[in-house]
Amino acid sequence: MAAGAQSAVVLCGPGNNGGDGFVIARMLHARGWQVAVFFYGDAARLPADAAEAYAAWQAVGPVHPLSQPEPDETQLCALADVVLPGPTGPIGGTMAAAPGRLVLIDALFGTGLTRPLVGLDLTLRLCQEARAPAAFVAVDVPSGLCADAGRVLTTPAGAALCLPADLTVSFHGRKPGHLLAEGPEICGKVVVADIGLPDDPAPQVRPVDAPRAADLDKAALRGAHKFAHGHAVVVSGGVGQGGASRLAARAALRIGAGLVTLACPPAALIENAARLDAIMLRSVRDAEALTQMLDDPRITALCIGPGLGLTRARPLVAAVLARGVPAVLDADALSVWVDEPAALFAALHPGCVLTPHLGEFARLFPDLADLLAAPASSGPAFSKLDAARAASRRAGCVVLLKGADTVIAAPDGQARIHSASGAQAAPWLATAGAGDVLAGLIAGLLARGKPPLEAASMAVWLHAASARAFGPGLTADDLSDALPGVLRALT
Ligand SMILES: NC(=O)C1=CN([C@@H]2O[C@H](COP(=O)(O)OP(=O)(O)OC[C@H]3O[C@@H](n4cnc5c(N)ncnc54)[C@H](O)[C@@H]3O)[C@@H](O)[C@H]2O)[C@@H](O)CC1
Ligand SMILES: Nc1ncnc2c1ncn2[C@@H]1O[C@H](COP(=O)(O)OP(=O)(O)O)[C@@H](O)[C@H]1O
Repeated sequence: MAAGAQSAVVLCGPGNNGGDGFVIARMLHARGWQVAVFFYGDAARLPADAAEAYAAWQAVGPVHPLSQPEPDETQLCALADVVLPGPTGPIGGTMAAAPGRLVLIDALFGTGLTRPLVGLDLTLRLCQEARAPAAFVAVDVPSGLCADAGRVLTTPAGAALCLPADLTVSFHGRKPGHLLAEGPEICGKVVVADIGLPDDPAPQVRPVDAPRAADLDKAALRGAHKFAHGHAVVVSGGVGQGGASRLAARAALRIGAGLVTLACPPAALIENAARLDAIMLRSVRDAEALTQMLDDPRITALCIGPGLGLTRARPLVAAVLARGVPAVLDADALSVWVDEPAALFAALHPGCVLTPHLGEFARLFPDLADLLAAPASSGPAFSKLDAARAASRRAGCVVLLKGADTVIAAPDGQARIHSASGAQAAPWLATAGAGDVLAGLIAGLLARGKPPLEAASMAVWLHAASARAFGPGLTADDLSDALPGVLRALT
């Protein structure tokens, strides 16, 4: 923030988030800012650190009370005096002379939000009316938003109060709520401040990072034969249904699998042959024939589901899983188990990656989908991260739950979050077939020997980066063509 005289209104809450607000007020005041501090809480019940910060601010300036559970009219008038434009009273008058726009600092609630905001409707509405000339900065997380789930907590009547921010300054690291659900939109730009806490060398949950070029470079296996880079098999559907599996197969080859074979029913052979060159084709009549085909030790990964159709899916999925090599299960390979998800879970093994979107997820994990769909009434709210982790434990393999926010979870609790928001936004991915390409990318990386969690994380990042590289007008076919440029730009 620019040095020199400017004005800020700091809303402090009853916990340590409020404590941070008092410290911020003192620091801005020390830099010559005009600062008005409002406190929603009971000073006698502040935690120790926050009480200390409160006392230190009191030595500098007044604290304007906002009583709990609902500020009264006089208190709201005092707030209106400083946040609303126009004629000003005693507090606002002293601030009106400050140049620059008003900065409104939201230090009401952070990670300790346990229930929806009630009684603060008018307070927040007043603040929001100041929006045009004001900048909103949230401390750690905008008040009303659950820092774990990225969901606004709602009252039983369905009221959801929150103070969206232009800038959220968080501490030490991003919280899941900055990345999930409504979080990215409500937090605005997120900046993480280092507060000197030691880094956890192996955090269980973290954002998906860009893959390193060295981890994807085929030259790492110097002079290697194509089989050294793995052989992926994509199991395809019948006549007229092959587009999805061709998209997946092409992506698997582009990401560097040494060979990719599409296994399709005899009747679909001609259709696929007319559409494929670098990808090999095998005619596979049924599950028995697939089992025979897979009896080749050089096959290192499988992908089944895109365009598979439901009629012959169960025995084919069973044949894929019985082979025991790493496998991606997507689309119909998931949906076909809607009546009997336990039968699928019993057959899965740790080398598998399930890639459901929310609809497919609900077919396999209806109880978790219900929890996710229920209103978030208390904090920490049930999140997409919780859902994916619980699903992964139940399935005994990696579960990748898709969306603009994608969560990848492993049975041991490890999880990665990819948020396609802000500079990473990839809205063009909301196009038919994008998921098939993702399944193929994961299969290609599994074929190359990447472990499931890593393969899925890398694929999600590369998928979104390819969409951004191509931009508007993207169709799923374009993703594989945009991938080489993305790979070249990796460091
Ligand atoms: N390592 C850390 O944990 C650090 C935490 N810090 C700050 O501390 C915050 C967490 O502090 P706290 O745990 O005290 O939590 P908060 O300050 O977020 O709020 C907790 C208080 O609010 C009350 N409360 C919760 N929901 C309410 C609602 N809807 N209406 C009214 N009252 C409600 C709780 O009963 C409790 O008294 C972080 O977000 C961050 O701002 C920072 O000081 C940096 C270090
Ligand atoms: N708005 C969006 N922003 C970023 N990624 C998105 C968005 N919408 C969808 N995606 C991604 O696009 C893919 C769509 O997959 P899916 O729902 O299976 O569609 P399809 O079955 O048509 O391929 C997923 O990887 C998902 O995460």
